[in-house]
Amino acid sequence: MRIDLDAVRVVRDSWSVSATGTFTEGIHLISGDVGSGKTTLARVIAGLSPPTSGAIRREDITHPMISFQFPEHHVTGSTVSEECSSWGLDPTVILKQASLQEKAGLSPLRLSRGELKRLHLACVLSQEYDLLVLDEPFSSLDCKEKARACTTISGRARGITIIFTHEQSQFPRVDMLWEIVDGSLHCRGNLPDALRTWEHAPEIVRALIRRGKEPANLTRQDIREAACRT
Ligand SMILES: Nc1ncnc2c1ncn2[C@@H]1O[C@H](COP(=O)(O)OP(=O)(O)OP(=O)(O)O)[C@@H](O)[C@H]1O
Repeated sequence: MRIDLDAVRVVRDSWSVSATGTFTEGIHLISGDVGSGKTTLARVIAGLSPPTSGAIRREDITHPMISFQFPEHHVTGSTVSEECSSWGLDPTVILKQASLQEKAGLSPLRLSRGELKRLHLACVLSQEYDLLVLDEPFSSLDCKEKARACTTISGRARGITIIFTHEQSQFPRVDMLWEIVDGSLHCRGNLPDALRTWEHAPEIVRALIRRGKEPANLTRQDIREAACRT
């Protein structure tokens, strides 16, 4: 399984984003500022939008999925329960997982944005995909739910998972770090080495590196272990 981006470029008026690189199996984190082109690239990689120029090659990707930043863009069921079924899932299991048992009969659009995101993530993360593109999976979630989503994503054993985010507080285990800087996608490499050149590194990561306590990875446990290292 792999995806090759060969001089991919999306141009809109005076704005553009360019990307060259290869994504293989594992968890890829792509950070970038607001408006840097995360959603644009996410859609191109998932095959939803064509680039203005360049080529994308997908090898052994037969079962792709994109999770949009705004969970309402996924809604097809008229009730929360039907929404789970529309993903081919057992509503009882998903509603328990998302702590939404009491809301089974409501329209999904009557859930709060955070509740709907929780429901959406419970549906999308309970399935296997060759390629899973997650656009801002942590937006609208509170700390507890972000932690839960990170644990689930960290446990993904197969396939290519690509997370686009400007999140600064919580992360899953990451295999390969990328970032969009000045209109281009840059590969910073594998962790932990990539942390040293990561321009979007959260302050806690920068502070740990300055003190010579580089975390092994980005999970809360990795950060805690590095901080407590003597
Ligand atoms: N459909 C569109 N038509 C024209 N311009 C667009 C369209 N969608 C996005 N843009 C522009 O493209 C640029 C990149 O947008 P994009 O949504 O990819 O950024 P982003 O990094 O995902 O932002 P955010 O962090 O806010 O989600 C922005 O300047 C935006 O205004």
